[in-house]
Amino acid sequence: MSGSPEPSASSTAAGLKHPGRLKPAAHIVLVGFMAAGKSVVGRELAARNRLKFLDTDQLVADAHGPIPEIFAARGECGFRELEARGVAAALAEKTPAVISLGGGAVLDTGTQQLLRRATVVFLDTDLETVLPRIIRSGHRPMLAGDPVRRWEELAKARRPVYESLADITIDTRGLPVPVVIDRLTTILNEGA
Ligand SMILES: Nc1ncnc2c1ncn2[C@@H]1O[C@H](COP(=O)(O)OP(=O)(O)O)[C@@H](O)[C@H]1O
Ligand SMILES: O=C(O)C1=C[C@@H](OP(=O)(O)O)[C@@H](O)[C@H](O)C1
Ligand SMILES: [Mg+2]
Repeated sequence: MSGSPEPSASSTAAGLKHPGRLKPAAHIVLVGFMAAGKSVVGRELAARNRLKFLDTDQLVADAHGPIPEIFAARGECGFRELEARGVAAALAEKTPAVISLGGGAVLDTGTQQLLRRATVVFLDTDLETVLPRIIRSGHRPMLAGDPVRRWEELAKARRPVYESLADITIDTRGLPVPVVIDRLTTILNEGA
């Protein structure tokens, strides 16, 4: 009698073969500094592989309004509470998804625990790379005042957290978005 076929590695998620040395069928979660490319890379990686895409900033904004307005009305602490709930909801998705977090989401200890079950990808970068991006965008309240100094301060404090959570790190400096995705796809498929 033939039972159900063993699921093949490639059946875990269209196109992406999750290697056993990582976490089979886990969510792929992008973390890293502001303007590193978590949102654009996540969206495109998901589209290429026909996976669901969730951006936790978008989840929070959909439920509570624009992020700058949340910061203005509730302060950073208020935003972090909403963000932690958004992250938990995204990670509770039943089917494997690509999930882009906001840069500060990993500071929440509950989120850190939940991320143990995910494949965490740290998109590394530096100030020189993100400088034009943070100068031209005015929608990040954490960079209010002196965006360059703030980015550097936050990056210094957060780097150890990203590094400690990461299963995969991609140095994105000098890489166009499609190349970042190619590199990540290769690493995810390694050994599958
Ligand atoms: N590797 C890259 N090369 C060039 N531009 C990029 C790259 N990654 C992101 N960007 C651009 O930088 C800006 C911020 O990207 P975004 O995905 O919103 O960053 P994050 O979500 O990490 O804050 C966007 O305009 C995006 O198109
Ligand atoms: O790093 C941070 O503290 C923040 C990063 C933002 O997301 P991106 O990293 O996608 O810009 C957004 O969550 C909010 O403005 C706070
Ligand atoms: Mg983003």
